[in-house]
Amino acid sequence: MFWEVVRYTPGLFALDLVLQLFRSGIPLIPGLIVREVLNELSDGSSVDGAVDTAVWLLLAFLVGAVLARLTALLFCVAVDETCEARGQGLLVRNGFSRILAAPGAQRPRHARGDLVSRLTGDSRSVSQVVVYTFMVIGAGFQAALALVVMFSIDPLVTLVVCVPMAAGGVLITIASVRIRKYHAQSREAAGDVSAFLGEMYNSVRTIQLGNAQSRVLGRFRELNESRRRRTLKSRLFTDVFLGSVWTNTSTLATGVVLVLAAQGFGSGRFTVGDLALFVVYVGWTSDFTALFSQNLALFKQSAASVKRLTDAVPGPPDELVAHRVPDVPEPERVALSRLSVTGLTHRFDGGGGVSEVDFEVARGEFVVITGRVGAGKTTLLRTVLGLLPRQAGTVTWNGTEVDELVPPLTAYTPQLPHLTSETVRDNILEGLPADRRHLDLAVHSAVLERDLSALDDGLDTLLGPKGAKLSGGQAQRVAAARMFARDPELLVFDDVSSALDVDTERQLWERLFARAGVTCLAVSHRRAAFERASRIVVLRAGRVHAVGTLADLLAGDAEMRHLWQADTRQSAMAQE
Ligand SMILES: Nc1ncnc2c1ncn2[C@@H]1O[C@H](COP(=O)(O)OP(=O)(O)OP(=O)(O)O)[C@@H](O)[C@H]1O
Repeated sequence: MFWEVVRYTPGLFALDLVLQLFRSGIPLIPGLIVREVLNELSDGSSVDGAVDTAVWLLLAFLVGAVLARLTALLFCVAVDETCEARGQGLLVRNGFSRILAAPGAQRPRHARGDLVSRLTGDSRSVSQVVVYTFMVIGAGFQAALALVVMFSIDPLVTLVVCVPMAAGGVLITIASVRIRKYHAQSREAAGDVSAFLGEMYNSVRTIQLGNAQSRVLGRFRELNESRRRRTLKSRLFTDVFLGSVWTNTSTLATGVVLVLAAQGFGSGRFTVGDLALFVVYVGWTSDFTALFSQNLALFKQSAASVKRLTDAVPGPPDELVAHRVPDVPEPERVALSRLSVTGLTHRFDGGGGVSEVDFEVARGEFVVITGRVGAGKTTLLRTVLGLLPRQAGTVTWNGTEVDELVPPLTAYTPQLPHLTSETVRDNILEGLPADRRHLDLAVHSAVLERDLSALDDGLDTLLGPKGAKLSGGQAQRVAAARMFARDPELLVFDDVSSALDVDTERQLWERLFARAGVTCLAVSHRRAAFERASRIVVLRAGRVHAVGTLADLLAGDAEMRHLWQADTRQSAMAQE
């Protein structure tokens, strides 16, 4: 993953590397100058004028080096941030496209808020460690140069400098299980908070109606407190405890080195310049040690983040860092002659669902699925469409087995359609390039024109969160217009008339069947639909109880008569 993130923007990372090396290499020069000048001063051979020139030269070099380093630092920050954002963007884009490309039956395994937290926070953790590694390479280059120079002066003392570096590595390796565990717990707690936030925003009305504001906020505080504690624990362990251990180890080593160097100075092995150079260079090696150890810890943390990402995103892990996102192929339009459902089964854990269902829909037919509450109508439609896994049975389109039914083969209006906060037009088209005539036709078929003229901006009216500006019936018809705009081979409705008055429903079916060659599969318990049906499939306890025309079923099936009379009573009550 690390290398794929680098290879995604190789030019930027190469620039980053050059800048890091440049930034790290520059400060070595003043160290060497200081050493030379001090050595010259201490051997007493220089005359006054020479000293002045040397000091001024030294100052000029120092200022130049500082300015050059500052400039390099500014560029480093800009390039680092860009690299990090590009790396994170790659993971977010791939993660999201994998979620979108997964079959409808594979719902995301995590709550939406948690998914957002994983896609943003955890992918940032991963891209951060890549960028941080480049900083460590820069610091390592600086430390290596410093070590070479110091080694040429005093090999033994230089070896002592390496001790904290090794100690840091050992320490992080020993603590790695805990680093990963605490980081995973802290990210999990952040995910819980985001997931709960998402639920809260989705359920504002329910919370208000239940007068549950204070209880919900209490739970939110609890989750936030848990996040605070877990994040603090992770930070305390990694940044504070381990950080202070390795910083103090390297500071201690610095002290030891300086004492040894000072002894060397006393015995004449070290010059004043050597001592000054050691003071400066040892600081850099200990900076590198701290960075190196921190980066090791970040690596361990990012392993936990990678796991959280791969758990949440379907498909093989390496696709998370794929450079090209494969296009989701749109199914070819194949004119429907016959849809056949054979032995279809989907059982929920609780026992509900449908079993061994057989039925057919031929081109131009209107097949209605009906049954009592909980008979399995919605489950059947969703399993036919491939939105629920098929545990047994097949669905064939003109004899060819299909896993999923989506536009342009089918379009589906669920019982509770999902609308977004965008305009009516955007909700209908959802990015589809459609001309005005096409859109007007969809609006007309969905009996929406009167509702639209009552809205302030007609098709351009913003609907608010989840289409809040619309009534249940209007929302169902906007979703139906979305379906018509796709002009599919087979229209699938789940109880679309449940929130419609009798007249609007009658108009909807009239307009629909005025169009030539319409094929429709609908869940309904309404007379208006029964009367138009080519065939009715009656479900009972998840199984096909009877199939036939309305006349046949009313004559020979008690269950159908019960459903017919139930709707007669409901319609009479609604009219009263
Ligand atoms: N996600 C689920 N998990 C577990 N059981 C479920 C789930 N969805 C539905 N069921 C159960 O499966 C059975 C069929 O439900 P389904 O929604 O398909 O019925 P329906 O005929 O469409 O009902 P309605 O007329 O109320 O829409 C019911 O017993 C229901 O409780």
